[in-house]
Amino acid sequence: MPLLTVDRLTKNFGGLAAVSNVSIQLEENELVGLIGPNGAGKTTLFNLLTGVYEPSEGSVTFNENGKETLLNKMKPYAIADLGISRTFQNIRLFKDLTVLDNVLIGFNSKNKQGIFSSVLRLPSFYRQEAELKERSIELLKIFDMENELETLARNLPYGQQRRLEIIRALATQPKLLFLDEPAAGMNPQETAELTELIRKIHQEFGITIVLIEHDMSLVMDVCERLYVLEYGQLIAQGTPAEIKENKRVIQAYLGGEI
Ligand SMILES: Nc1ncnc2c1ncn2[C@@H]1O[C@H](COP(=O)(O)OP(=O)(O)OP(=O)(O)O)[C@@H](O)[C@H]1O
Repeated sequence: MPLLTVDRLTKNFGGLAAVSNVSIQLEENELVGLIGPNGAGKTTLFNLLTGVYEPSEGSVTFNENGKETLLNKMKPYAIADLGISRTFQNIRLFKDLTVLDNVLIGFNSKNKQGIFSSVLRLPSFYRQEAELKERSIELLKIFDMENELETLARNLPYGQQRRLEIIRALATQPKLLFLDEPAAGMNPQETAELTELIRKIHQEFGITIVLIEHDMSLVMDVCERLYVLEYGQLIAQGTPAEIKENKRVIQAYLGGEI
């Protein structure tokens, strides 16, 4: 059974079907792209899969080791607890906290202390704090940010802020990671670094990644499989090579090259 099964999912906003009858499946350890023209419904689909919106129709089922969970009416924090993490189109870091603290927050969200050990500051509280700090530093090292531990997030260059957001999402130890336009606003050098970052996460962490991205060279370069939305509907799916040749997709992009 796939890790995530989306079955005939629909989201209506008044008379507009922002997502209409969409069915997709995500397997373990896949790197999948979700593309489509502006307003096609990509972010709405992410919002449906992460509990920001409740579907109007259809279902979303998460399968972990044979245990199926229907996500339809679950709140974002409960979905995150299951191991589904995301980043947003606009950067959402704790900008006045350090790089290290931003990542620690990710780890803390997954390793919640009991209220007693936290409030009473029991030895177990300090032990876990020290351990999570070490793990945060290890994670930052993997992504070459160990020299920025005490830098305030707001003082990082734009590309590094985006990188930190993804690292923080990884610190929640997801099985499924949604990245919403991670290359938005990046220069070519930053985009190249991001491409390597995504590849590295895919290779080393064994998680499923879904990427919304307008930068076609990035998508075609890293994704194994693509889904294409237009006006809320799924119009194509396939490998990057197949999608490049797909007439319906080329038409959706106004006859332009993709
Ligand atoms: N909360 C909302 N209320 C009403 N309409 C919405 C809402 N969110 C999105 N829409 C509409 O749904 C459609 C799909 O929007 P969405 O942001 O999902 O597209 P997108 O593919 O992510 O676009 P982009 O690539 O420009 O980010 C658009 O017509 C948008 O105006």
